[in-house]
Amino acid sequence: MKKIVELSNVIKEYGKSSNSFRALKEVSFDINEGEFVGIMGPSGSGKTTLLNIMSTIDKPTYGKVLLDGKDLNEFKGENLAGFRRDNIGFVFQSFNLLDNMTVRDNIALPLTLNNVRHEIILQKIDTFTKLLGISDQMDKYPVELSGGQKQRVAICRALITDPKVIFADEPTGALDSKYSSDVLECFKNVNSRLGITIIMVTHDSNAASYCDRVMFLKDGKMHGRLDSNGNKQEMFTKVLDMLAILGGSDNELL
Ligand SMILES: Nc1ncnc2c1ncn2[C@@H]1O[C@H](COP(=O)(O)OP(=O)(O)OP(=O)(O)O)[C@@H](O)[C@H]1O
Repeated sequence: MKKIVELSNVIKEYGKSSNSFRALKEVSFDINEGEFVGIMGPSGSGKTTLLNIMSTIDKPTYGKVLLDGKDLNEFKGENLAGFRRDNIGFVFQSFNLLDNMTVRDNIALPLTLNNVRHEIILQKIDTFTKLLGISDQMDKYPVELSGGQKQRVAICRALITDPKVIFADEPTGALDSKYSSDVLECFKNVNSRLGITIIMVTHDSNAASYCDRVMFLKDGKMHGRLDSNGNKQEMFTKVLDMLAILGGSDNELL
């Protein structure tokens, strides 16, 4: 199995040395290509810090991160931006769609900015919007969509550049349970049909139950992992049990 993300001894310190705070403490793990991985843990445990470091948004203070075999420490400025554009898709809790653009133009944006040919953009939009069940929403504006539809548009926009990995930070955090499940089914589809690796930070045990593997952080350190056998209900129960051991119920972690 090919490794798509490799972290070794990653430490992240915020602030100046005399008054610094260590948010990640020697974190090491690998993620295989095609995995759907969840990251959970109490508030302040370092989940977003970890996601930002894996996704090139931030750099570790010490340690090494490889993405598709490339050492992220070696990319700077324009090269880093190019590497991010070519390899990584992002999905955020707040959707981050542009309100004055149609759904079609929102999805096309990463390719329009790259001067990709119009016919190619339309072809890709057609493929991905069909996969995500939003092909009839193309002429609408974000304000005319439900939260679940907005997040599906955001997933399409993340897919349009053919990323190797999609990083999602609390993608269901702003959705009620019905729309959350729709969005998670979409992620599952994208993962299983297109083979794209998905790495998702979540507080939601139901969201975590869709993952192949869930890794738990506490106080900046890895505190175990759970692997799914494909049974969502069993995974959900195992996740709840693990959260209880970590010192908080599902609700307390919100
Ligand atoms: N830019 C920063 N400067 C200083 N400290 C920071 C910064 N960003 C995060 N931290 C601290 O690092 C720790 C980890 O933060 P992080 O946002 O990664 O946690 P989290 O697990 O994602 O939390 P939550 O679930 O509440 O979003 C927290 O104690 C936080 O206060």
